[in-house]
Amino acid sequence: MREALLEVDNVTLRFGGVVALNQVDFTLYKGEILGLIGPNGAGKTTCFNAMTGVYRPTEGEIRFGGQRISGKRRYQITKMGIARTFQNIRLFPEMSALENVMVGADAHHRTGALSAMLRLPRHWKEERSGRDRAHDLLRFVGISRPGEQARNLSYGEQRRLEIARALATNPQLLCLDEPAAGFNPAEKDALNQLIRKVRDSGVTVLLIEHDMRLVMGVTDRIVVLEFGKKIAEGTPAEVRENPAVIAAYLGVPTDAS
Ligand SMILES: Nc1ncnc2c1ncn2[C@@H]1O[C@H](COP(=O)(O)OP(=O)(O)OP(=O)(O)O)[C@@H](O)[C@H]1O
Repeated sequence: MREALLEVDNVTLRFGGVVALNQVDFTLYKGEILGLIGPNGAGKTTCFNAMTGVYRPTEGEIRFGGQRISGKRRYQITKMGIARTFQNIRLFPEMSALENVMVGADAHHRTGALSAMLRLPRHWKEERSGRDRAHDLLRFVGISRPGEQARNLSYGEQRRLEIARALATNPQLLCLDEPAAGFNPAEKDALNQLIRKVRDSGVTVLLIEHDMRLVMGVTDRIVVLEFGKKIAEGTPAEVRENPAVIAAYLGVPTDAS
């Protein structure tokens, strides 16, 4: 039996007159890589934002590990075990790669600002283990210069650094929003490997991506949105053959963003 990790249950989300999500239903199972695709404006990012606490659904609810998350605050959702990256890079450019990852880990530290200021032993212990873990994560994503300022890393490294930072919160679910945007074919292949590695390390992955080769090559299942509605769901092979999906993409270059 597959175990449900995240359930999007009949979610509708309206912005004034715009129905960005229209009764969307799908389940993400533990250990899978699920693709969320659809033409521009289909509602993918809105769906991500609803899952990560940026927006509250107008109707329906989202559950994570059986617990309702709709309406929870973003930091509470991070603590529950959902991490994400963004379409546009959001690093601290002046900070080192290592520090950027340690900032992500801070979301999980037990000790607060007070114990940091008082330099309590537990703070130092957490600081040291956070640093070790950040080094491990940088190695995991393939960044070999931990002390380099984020702004001096290559574009591909910056994108991988964002993934390391998201993983630093020890998520059960990692949501990636167009991680391959601007990548060349070699970088896309490396990303494919990294996404698999993330999954193999025990983290479930939700992927929004316009690059069809990557989506078809790395996901176990795909959910397709169009104009805020789910129009298809299945394995990459099923989705590729689905007439509604073909119609939705007709005339739209598959790598358009
Ligand atoms: N904050 C907002 N206020 C008003 N309308 C919004 C808002 N965010 C999104 N929308 C609208 O909701 C619809 C879905 O947008 P969304 O960004 O979720 O699509 P998407 O599938 O992620 O598109 P893309 O592939 O271009 O990123 C669009 O019509 C968009 O204009």
